[in-house]
Amino acid sequence: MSIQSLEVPSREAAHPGWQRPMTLSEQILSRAAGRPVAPGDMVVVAPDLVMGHDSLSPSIIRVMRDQLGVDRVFDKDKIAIVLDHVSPASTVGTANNQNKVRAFAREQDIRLFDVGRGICHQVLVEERLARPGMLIFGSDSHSCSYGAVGAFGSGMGTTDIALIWATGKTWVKVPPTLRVQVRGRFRPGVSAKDLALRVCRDLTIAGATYAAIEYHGLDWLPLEGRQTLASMAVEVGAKAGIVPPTGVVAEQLLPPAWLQVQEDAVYEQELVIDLAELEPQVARPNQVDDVCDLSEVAGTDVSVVFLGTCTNGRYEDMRAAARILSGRRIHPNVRLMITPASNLEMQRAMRDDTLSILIDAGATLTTPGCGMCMGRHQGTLGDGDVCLSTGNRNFRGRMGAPSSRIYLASPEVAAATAISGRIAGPEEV
Ligand SMILES: CC(C)[C@H](C(=O)O)[C@@H](O)C(=O)O
Ligand code: SF4
Repeated sequence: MSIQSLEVPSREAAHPGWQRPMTLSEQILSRAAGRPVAPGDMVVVAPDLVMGHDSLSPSIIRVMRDQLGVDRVFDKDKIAIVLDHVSPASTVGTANNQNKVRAFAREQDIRLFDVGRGICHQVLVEERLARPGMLIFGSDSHSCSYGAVGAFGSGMGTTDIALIWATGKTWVKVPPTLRVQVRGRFRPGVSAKDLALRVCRDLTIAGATYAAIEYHGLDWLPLEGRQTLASMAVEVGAKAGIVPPTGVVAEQLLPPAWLQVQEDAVYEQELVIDLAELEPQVARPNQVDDVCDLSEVAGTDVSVVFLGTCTNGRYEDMRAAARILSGRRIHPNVRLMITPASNLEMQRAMRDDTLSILIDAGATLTTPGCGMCMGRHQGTLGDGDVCLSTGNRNFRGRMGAPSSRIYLASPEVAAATAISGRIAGPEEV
């Protein structure tokens, strides 16, 4: 594997004489298209990285081979495959499919992250495969997560990803950009998930359809919080959700010099959120934008609390929960399931007392990966279960039985809820 081969060329090299102020996504798409682009343009682009996971890779391979008649991928170094969605496999069918994907990756010499490594969106960031300025497509709707590092990340279905694996190219309609301007800082007990849910509440599920969101005023927010925020851009219909790779993450992410926030760039819409007024937010079943202040649903009985996912399964999320659960026990009517977003995040939580606090409190720890987020293994919900999840989707039946119900909230609210057996905020336990 060669990280160098994924190096982003300079803006000048890509576009001599490029003058017009652009939003971050316009800059990234211009580079990938090889010419300056504007919203509404239909352009052919060459992505820097293409991700496939266990759920869709078997069919991507089939389409590439059987329908497109292509035997080798365009560039093995620009592809990454992660087995994370139902991993370890829970059925013979899943196991066989994963074996086919393993064999394909070996044959094509594609890097593959196997069982237990973690969720695709977390792994690509940790491996520094996803980097600022890149254009990244993945076989997963939450590929917008790569916006956390200042990349344009977007999800695509089987056929589109197969086409990229075969040719190295795809087309995209350049989205307009919607600016989310954040002011102030979080109050105690409030975190990035509350901001992400507030964005869903204000914009609604279709409010940013086919737009790129840019989040400003967050130079102080560490990478983990940016991942939480960017991962939920798709829940308001956005094509991408980008946090400028500036401020506290700049040294960590080393953005290319050509990627700059340009003050005169044109934004289609602006949403302003004042963190000083933001309370813990909760999404009610069964829509991600049915969001209310915690006080409106406090006291609702739950049977399961799930701490995990690409939105909130990292060390900082486990740490936030451990701070509240330290020396406490979960409610006897509650199962607290914890699925770290990756094995590295799990190890961070092992190095201090985070994991032992959570397990002492009564949590069940599962293999790093997607876990029960999609209801396919490791804690599938049964009829009548009510789950408070730190995930990003609460559609009917997503985590199991159609009659189960899912509330979405922050790790802080998840920990307090696990203690009280009812939806609660950290100050109530
Ligand atoms: C299985 C996969 C295609 C799906 C997605 O696209 O997002 C999943 O990750 C999800 O979160 O619903
Ligand atoms: S953790 Fe959940 S939301 Fe994230 S990629 Fe996996 S299934 Fe999708």
